[in-house]
Amino acid sequence: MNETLEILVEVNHVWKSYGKIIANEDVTLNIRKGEIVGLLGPNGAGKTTLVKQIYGELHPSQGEIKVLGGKPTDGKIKRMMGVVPQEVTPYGELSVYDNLYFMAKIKGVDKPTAIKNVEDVIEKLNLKDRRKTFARDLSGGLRRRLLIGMALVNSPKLLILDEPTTGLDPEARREVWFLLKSLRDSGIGVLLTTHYLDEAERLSDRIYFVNRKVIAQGTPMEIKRKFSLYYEVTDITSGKVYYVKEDEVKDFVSKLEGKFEVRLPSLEEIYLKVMGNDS
Ligand SMILES: Nc1ncnc2c1ncn2[C@@H]1O[C@H](COP(=O)(O)OP(=O)(O)OP(=O)(O)O)[C@@H](O)[C@H]1O
Repeated sequence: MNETLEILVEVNHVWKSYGKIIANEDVTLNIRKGEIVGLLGPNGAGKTTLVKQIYGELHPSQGEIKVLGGKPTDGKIKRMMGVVPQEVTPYGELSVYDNLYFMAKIKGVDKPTAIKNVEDVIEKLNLKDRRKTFARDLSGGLRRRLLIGMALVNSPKLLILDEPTTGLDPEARREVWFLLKSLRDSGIGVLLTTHYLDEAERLSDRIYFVNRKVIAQGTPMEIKRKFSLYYEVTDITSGKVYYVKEDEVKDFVSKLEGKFEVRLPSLEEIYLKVMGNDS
């Protein structure tokens, strides 16, 4: 089997309700090794509910979830995952090193491996200068970086992050993107939820738009192509903007004199259109 196609997570026709509230409706999705998958949707769309089922904190009401070939609630499977839930913080009264080390112990990593993994994480996440700093004294960006580090101390095959960049400044957000891409390139599968369309577009290899159910899925480009009726053609000389069907673009621009620019609508424009149609 081609390694790049190895499936880490299979969500099959999953429904999840809280009493009368249906949070997930017949959701099917997958995550492969070495890819970043973005879950996008408005507040209350069921993203957190879905990821909690994938990391074994909640059970589906119906349907099946397989993670790394087993049940996400199985301790052995959990130890192969790294999770950064929404709204968690490291232990403020512990140093960066101790937060990492104790998390490794909580995850059942043996002492020599824990010591080695913590050093690897400190190196990879560039936390060397901060190893003795109390977590409460870190900036928001570094605290988030530490949380990602804490999710990595058991060398997971799958990393799940619920809104990893919410509340961070643009520079810290970019640092997180860079880190997640390098983790992806090292072969880890990454699942993240986000509200940021630009983040999803730049970071994700594949995207699922969800609003209770899956509304659209694919690579950012596939989604754009599928839902774009028109390309935006800007005649730079005159400043005029035209909306042209895909199969007519070539003909159209051949008639323009001077410089022009052709672009698909942004993912944000598509998202608003697709989600707008759904509500
Ligand atoms: N423990 C719970 N008990 C009852 N209802 C819940 C519970 N958790 C979530 N819900 C409801 O389920 C729906 C989905 O919530 P969920 O938190 O999964 O959405 P979300 O997409 O993660 O939202 P956000 O982007 O705001 O974090 C919402 O209507 C929410 O109010």
